[in-house]
Amino acid sequence: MTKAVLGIIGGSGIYDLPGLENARDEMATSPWGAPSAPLRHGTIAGLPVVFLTRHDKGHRLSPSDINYRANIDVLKRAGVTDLISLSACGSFKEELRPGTFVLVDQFVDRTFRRESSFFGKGCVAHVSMAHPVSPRLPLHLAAAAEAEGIPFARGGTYVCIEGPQFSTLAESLTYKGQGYSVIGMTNMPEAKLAREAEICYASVAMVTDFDCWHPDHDAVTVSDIIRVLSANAEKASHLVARLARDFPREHELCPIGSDRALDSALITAPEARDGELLKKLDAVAGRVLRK
Ligand SMILES: CSC[C@H]1O[C@H](OP(=O)(O)O)[C@H](O)[C@@H]1O
Ligand SMILES: Nc1ncnc2[nH]cnc12
Repeated sequence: MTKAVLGIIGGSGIYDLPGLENARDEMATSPWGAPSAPLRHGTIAGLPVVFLTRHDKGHRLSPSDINYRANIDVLKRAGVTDLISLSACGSFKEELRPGTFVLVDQFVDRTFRRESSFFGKGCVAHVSMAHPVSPRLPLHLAAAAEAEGIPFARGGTYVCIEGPQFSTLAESLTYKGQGYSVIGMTNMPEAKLAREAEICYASVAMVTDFDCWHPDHDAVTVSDIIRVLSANAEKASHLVARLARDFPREHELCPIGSDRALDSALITAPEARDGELLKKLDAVAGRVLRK
């Protein structure tokens, strides 16, 4: 049995986690570089919770400048078993209005200038991303949203663009035409790296705008988004409090094996492995490398 440790990554507008008890900050270090911010450790109703603000206080980091590998690595070192992303997003569907929390279950990765794997030369691994979200987490999130009276939608596809610019009208119409639900700039490669680190991952995509495809809404601006963000952040803190209160204290084995993703992913022969890379992989892949 493994004790559950809930990780929360706060996105735009979420720079702290109100309700975290016995909170203390730790400037965690990683062989992958500097994480976005200190980790904030605490408890909610007795459950250990670790919070990381993705863009740092003051929104210092743009989506392309976030060190996603360091963030996931320090959360793994902190013992996080289950990780929830709280993210602002634009919507491609009339019914997913600003204020709606979309419990996305698929991602499309359109980023192109980010490190997207812990593995590489000297230790190659291929994990499955067919089902990027660990299915138990959205069930817990849905129950918490229902209990808190937060409007939410089950399932949806989040397309992750490089940014920092918002999309052109042609891009926005293309994504909408593809049937995607929401758009953001941060959930990839975060979800891929969480999978490589065997951390169960889910994302709450909190709608702030209709991007630029909607005939009745102007092209999105940061000031429009900020107006919706603070209400979303307030609801997100209630969601997390309820989620943590009702969260299982023992980590539930993931039915699709997200927490054992490396069992059949490593392909580099032991004699061909690079010692320096193996050292950096001590937290992420220690479970399988120490075998
Ligand atoms: C301030 S709007 C654009 C910004 O917000 C989202 O970030 P996050 O996912 O961290 O909430 C989006 O991905 C962009 O980075
Ligand atoms: N329309 C949008 N496009 C990309 N990222 C976003 N974050 C919030 N709204 C967004």
